[in-house]
Amino acid sequence: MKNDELNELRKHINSLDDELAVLLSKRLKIVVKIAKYKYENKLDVVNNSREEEIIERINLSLAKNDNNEFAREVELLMKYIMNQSKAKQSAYIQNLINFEYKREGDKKTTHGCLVDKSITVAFQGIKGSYSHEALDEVFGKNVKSQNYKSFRDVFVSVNTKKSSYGILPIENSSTGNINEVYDLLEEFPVNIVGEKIIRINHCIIGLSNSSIDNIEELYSHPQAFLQTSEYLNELLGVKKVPYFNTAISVKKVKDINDGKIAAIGSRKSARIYDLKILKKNINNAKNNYTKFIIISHNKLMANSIEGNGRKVSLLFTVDHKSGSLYKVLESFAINEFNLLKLESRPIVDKPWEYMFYVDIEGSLKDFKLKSTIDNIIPKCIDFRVLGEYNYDNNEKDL
Ligand SMILES: O=C(O)C(=O)C[C@]1(C(=O)O)C=C[C@@H](O)C=C1
Repeated sequence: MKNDELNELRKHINSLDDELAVLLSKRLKIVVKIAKYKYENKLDVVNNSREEEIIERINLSLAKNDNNEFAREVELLMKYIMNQSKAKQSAYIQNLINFEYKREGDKKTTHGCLVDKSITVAFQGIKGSYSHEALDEVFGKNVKSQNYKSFRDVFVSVNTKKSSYGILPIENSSTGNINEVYDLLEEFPVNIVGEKIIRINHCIIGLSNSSIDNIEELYSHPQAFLQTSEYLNELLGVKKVPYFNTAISVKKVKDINDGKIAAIGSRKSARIYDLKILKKNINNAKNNYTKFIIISHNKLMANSIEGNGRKVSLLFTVDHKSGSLYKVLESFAINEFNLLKLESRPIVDKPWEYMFYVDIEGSLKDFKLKSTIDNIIPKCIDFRVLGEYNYDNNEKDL
């Protein structure tokens, strides 16, 4: 092809693009008018049957004119155009909502009775554990706390309404997820109502007459051994004894009362059991944090727990075929939602199939997020909102 010919073709494309740009702008102008109507009549932004009708109509029209060589491409472009329409409509409606909120004045959520002696909060472990530390930070001293042996027992206590809240570790910044808690979230119909991040400073804790050089046995939770492995590698000849959790390990040292035995735990647990810190801050990572979730059987409890911003946690499964996860994530991308986390967990009894946990920054009061989710639900086999709550961040600590 000669250069002249190429220039000619490009000129033609330019003039078609000019027409398209004008037509697309005209189309969007109508889309905004429809958004106003939808807002006033409380209709959803997404109208799947109308979208199907549009695609079918265009395919028919192309076929009628014997022009379906590019039917597939045109269909994809139409879908993209409609996605942009929906994003525009959501943004437009969100603006109207924000404007109304401003006019009504700052609407404050009614706080639940977070510090009340009648409230019981369930946690795993014993006093002095990191879960108990997180509980103290969120609820203070004015609630009843109830300890349980296992994470499952905490879920059962909340699900049977024995406890109003439960607090559980879900992720550590250096060793990753606590998978058991993810799986229990799927099993029990409870809500996530808040989160708390706790800085983990592991210490070696022993009797007051002991020293780090005398230690022969070290008790702790396997996670704590993992998080301090670099320091422990230097403690040659010290036997590691995996135990229920860090605080129970510290209590064990107190009970055994032998200067050769120590535990890895928090400063707070050393204080509670009146023991000595033989070596402090032995984490591999300087910034070592654990994120705890707070669960409840009551969604409204989510208004009582403070945080730095709003987030929504979702759990879903999709068809086991090409593109099905992509289609869900695409909706978040098109509508410019920030994915804070994406996790997969195996589905029991379906080898190599997974369910997905997603955390999205935003609130379901945001029309755009609500309609994005409404749009996603039909693309999933199962779909559950695990909770909407204030998220914590550890920026203040860094
Ligand atoms: O017809 C509507 O309800 C529209 O809002 C327009 C439109 C489109 O772009 O054509 C946009 C979103 C709907 O899901 C369906 C169609």
